[in-house]
Amino acid sequence: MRPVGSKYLLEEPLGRGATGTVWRARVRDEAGTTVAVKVLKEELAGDPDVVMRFLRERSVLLRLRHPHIVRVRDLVVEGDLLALVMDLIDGPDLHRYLRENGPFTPVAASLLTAAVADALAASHADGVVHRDLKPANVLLATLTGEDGDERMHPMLTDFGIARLADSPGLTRTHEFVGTPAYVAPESAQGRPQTSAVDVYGAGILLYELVTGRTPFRGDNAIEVLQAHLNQQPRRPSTVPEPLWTVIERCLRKEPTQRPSADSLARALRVVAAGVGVHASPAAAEAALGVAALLAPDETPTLVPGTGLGGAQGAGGGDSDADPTQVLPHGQGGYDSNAATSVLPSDASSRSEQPAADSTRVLPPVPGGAPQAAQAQGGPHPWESQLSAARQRNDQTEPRYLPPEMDPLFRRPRRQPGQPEQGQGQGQGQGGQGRQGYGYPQQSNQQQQQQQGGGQGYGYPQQQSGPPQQPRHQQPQQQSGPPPQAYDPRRQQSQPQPRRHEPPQRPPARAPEPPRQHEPRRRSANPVKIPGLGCLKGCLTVILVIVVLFVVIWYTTPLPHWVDSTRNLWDAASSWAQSAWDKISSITGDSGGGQGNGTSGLNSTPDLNNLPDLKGLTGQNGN
Ligand SMILES: Nc1ncnc2c1ncn2[C@@H]1O[C@H](COP(=O)(O)OP(=O)(O)OP(=O)(O)O)[C@@H](O)[C@H]1O
Repeated sequence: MRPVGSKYLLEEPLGRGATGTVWRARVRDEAGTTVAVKVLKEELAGDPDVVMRFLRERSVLLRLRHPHIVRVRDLVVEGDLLALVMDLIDGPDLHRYLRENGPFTPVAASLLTAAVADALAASHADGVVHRDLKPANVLLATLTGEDGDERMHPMLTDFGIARLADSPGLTRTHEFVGTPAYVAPESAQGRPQTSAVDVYGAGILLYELVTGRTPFRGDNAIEVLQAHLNQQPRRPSTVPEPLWTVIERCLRKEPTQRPSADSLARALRVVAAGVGVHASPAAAEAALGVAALLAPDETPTLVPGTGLGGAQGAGGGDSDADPTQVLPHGQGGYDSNAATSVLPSDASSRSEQPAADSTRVLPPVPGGAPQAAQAQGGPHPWESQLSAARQRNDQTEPRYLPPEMDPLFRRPRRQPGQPEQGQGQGQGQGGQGRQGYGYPQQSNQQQQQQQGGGQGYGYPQQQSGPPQQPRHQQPQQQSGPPPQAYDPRRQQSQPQPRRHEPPQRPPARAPEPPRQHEPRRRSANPVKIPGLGCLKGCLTVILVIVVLFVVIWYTTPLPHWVDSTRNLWDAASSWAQSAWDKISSITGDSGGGQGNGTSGLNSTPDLNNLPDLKGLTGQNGN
């Protein structure tokens, strides 16, 4: 386990994205609360602009509270380490969920996107634009309803990260901030950005939820961005007309023609109520008139630093900038759904990244629990996904951390042209919805049946099927009231997503053999307490000197030398004394011969020699 700040201990990596690695961590308090900590990449943490923005946005990020937003609890700035501490969501991200389970029904997709739009509306009202909306940034938490049923609860995460990553210091190097498949035309062109970029992202996400793919694709980033700029999206035959009306409006090239997040959420609930096979004629009629609900945003929130009037955009270019100026350099083998690009791309780093999966950090969960065949009447697919989460949790233990995975390990700065470390892989576990967002796409007939319920997006029943295949499922008949507009008070009274308390233990699984771990390697000063290095150094030097002295004293004849030196000194001083006495006596004699008997070097008369002096004086007097 690794400390982050004085309050957190990193336990195990949960996933790795372009901006950093997310860890399961523990708060060092009595309760030992579990949290998620996103440790930002060294390249970001080492950028003064990012650090400044990190500190400046601290209060905004901490303030953002909404039932569909993953709460940021703390921001840690320690030395050159930046980390966001968030609530831990024990569930998969939507990207992974979609990949493993296939598309959603139109009703489920509408309601799920409506919840995301609620979160966007709240953040826009608070002046925060997400800028990187995509399925990988929607986590699916678990809520248990009053009836005991578990339901998916989408939660939007990574608020502010795109803005943090959008540093002039980084974008100078022709980097691209955003995820090509979800990026709005104005962002791609480096034009001013507003909250409408999030609505565009929500449109792409909605399209992907119902079809399983994004509307604008290409072989490389440039092609994808050009498609955003030039292509008109086409309505797939499986998308009901009212839903298409919403999608098409969200994907308008002109930002001012897109609806506000707030009206998008309302419109989607009307669509969800009206496109199911059990929809009342009135609800179906209302859905057909949904265009009237899609009111544009009168006061869009401006993304700071992309001011209207030709200010710099995400890529740091001006409004006329060629979109290629903000594109990665990587060519070929490109995945438009890949993780947010914030670092210069190069062929080697791209090639090390697994294609088409921004969430791959760890190998797939052993056993492929989420997609394992689920016989009718067997465990709910969600249980399997939760058991995968548990399995991952069980494997959590302190262990040797290779330097490349250690956020506290200081790597030498990357030199220009030197390839970056390869990206890891991500993982997540299953999740469920607020009112039970639908599961994978059914056959058309089944889908139509499922759409019929007023709530029509409940859990489908389990189906068996091969892993990785979209599973077909029987529709769940719903007879409840139509979906209601989001009511924050109602939401707040709902139980919070449960964490780490899956409903049941999974069926017994084979115990894993104990693993051998390499001994843990510690750095001299892992916590990096300022000044500790210097103090330690001084103490070490003193200790070494003392030990050396003791050794020399007892193993060499030094003590004798010191004794004899002392004797030598005594002898020398007594010799000097006697010499001095002799000199004194000699100079005393000659001084008396000069007449007054008190002159010479020593003015004290020698009383012992007084008779001689008298005699001498008498002779001289004669
Ligand atoms: N709060 C959280 N609780 C639990 N797991 C999380 C949390 N935040 C992220 N994760 C997991 O960590 C993975 C990586 O998250 P991260 O935000 O870095 O990925 P990303 O969105 O693909 O990256 P980026 O936005 O940088 O492209 C996610 O896919 C998710 O599985």
